[in-house]
Amino acid sequence: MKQISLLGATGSIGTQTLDVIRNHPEAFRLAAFSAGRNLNLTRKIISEFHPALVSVADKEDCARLKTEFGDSPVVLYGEKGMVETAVYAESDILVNAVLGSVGLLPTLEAIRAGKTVAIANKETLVTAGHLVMDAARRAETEILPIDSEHSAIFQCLQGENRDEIERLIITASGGSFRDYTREQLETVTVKDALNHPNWSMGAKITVDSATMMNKGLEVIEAHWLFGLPFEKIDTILHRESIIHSLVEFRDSSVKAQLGMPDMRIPIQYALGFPKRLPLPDAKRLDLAEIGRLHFEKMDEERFYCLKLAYEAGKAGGSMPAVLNAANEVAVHAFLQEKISFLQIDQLIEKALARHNVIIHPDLETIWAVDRETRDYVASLI
Ligand SMILES: NC(=O)C1=CN([C@@H]2O[C@H](COP(=O)(O)OP(=O)(O)OC[C@H]3O[C@@H](n4cnc5c(N)ncnc54)[C@H](OP(=O)(O)O)[C@@H]3O)[C@@H](O)[C@H]2O)C=CC1
Ligand SMILES: CC(=O)[C@@H](O)[C@H](O)COP(=O)(O)O
Ligand SMILES: [Mn+2]
Repeated sequence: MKQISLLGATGSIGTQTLDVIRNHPEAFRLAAFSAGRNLNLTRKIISEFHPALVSVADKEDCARLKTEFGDSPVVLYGEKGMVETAVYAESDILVNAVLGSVGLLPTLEAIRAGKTVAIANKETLVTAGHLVMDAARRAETEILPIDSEHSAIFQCLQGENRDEIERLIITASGGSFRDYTREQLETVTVKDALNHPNWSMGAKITVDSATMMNKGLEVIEAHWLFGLPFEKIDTILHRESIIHSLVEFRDSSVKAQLGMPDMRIPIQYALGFPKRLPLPDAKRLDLAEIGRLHFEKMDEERFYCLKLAYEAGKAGGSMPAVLNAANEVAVHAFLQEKISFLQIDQLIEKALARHNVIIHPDLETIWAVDRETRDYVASLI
């Protein structure tokens, strides 16, 4: 039985992780979880899964839950509560499904406490992948990818030697506006952006998918998870999201992982690893029914955020933390209808242009850069 701590239990990945736990009571138990501000769903999760520890974003919500539930579970709040959830003594695995760079500190603390980390929270790896991977090496803990492309690559690499990889090929659906010109993007709305063709996900990542920043973040995520230079990480437009990514080896052989777009598959693979557990109600892949799969070269001028992400990744040091913080603030402002869709990449480009890269930034420096970037982009908005 694996005991699980889950950050971001009330979100898209969080609720699908709960589905996986619910379907396999013989294999998994929810020991502790964190939520943000969705108190009703938090109450339901407590009542169904009876965890020992829960954390919410706000002090007032914490007090409310304590009044309602008494001594069990223990209820905490804020950053400290998330860290306590991540390092909860009974837990074997941390599932990090929280949104944004707030996931960084709990991830580092969980690694230091010797937990295996199953990670969906790509902003953490983009902000400080060097610190996360270094901590994992020191503590000799595993970082297991949940992001569908990285799970695909991880699955392709089982039984392979990483020195024999020629390149990674990360697939991109193209998001909500894949057939729009830059001119057409001038007038798109939040509602349009949230209409992803293949995946049902949280609002922020759905907008990232439409700007192609999601793929940019995933390129940096892959750089850290698989230890490859950016020159060996390619992207390709693949409309159907059936091939989740590919690995080319030095003998020119290519392996791919395929499946219907269902995030429970990579979540369950990470939680069950190295075992593959059954997923009986998953829709099975029927290639004859699908008929054709499509591929197109990625246009970096059209999908400008991808270009910015490669540049930030190659610059290294503190630059990806700037990319991520600027993107988080800009996407939030777009979702609140304070800026237009095309202003997202303009704001990120400005934040990157004014930053002098700091090499080998420690955690304190990363937080200073993150805060400073957020303040700068907010001042422009
Ligand atoms: N959704 C998907 O299919 C995929 C997502 N990912 C990645 O997984 C992560 C989560 O995405 P997704 O599930 O879509 O996001 P959602 O917006 O659906 O969920 C985010 C979760 O984080 C919580 N949260 C948000 N901000 C804070 C905060 N400041 N403090 C504490 N908790 C907070 C939310 O709480 P509440 O709602 O209670 O306020 C919620 O539980 C992202 O990094 C995303 O890029 C990767 C691959 C696929
Ligand atoms: C499900 C998942 O992993 C998302 O990150 C997905 O990749 C989004 O789709 P695109 O970014 O390819 O549109
Ligand atoms: Mn992905």
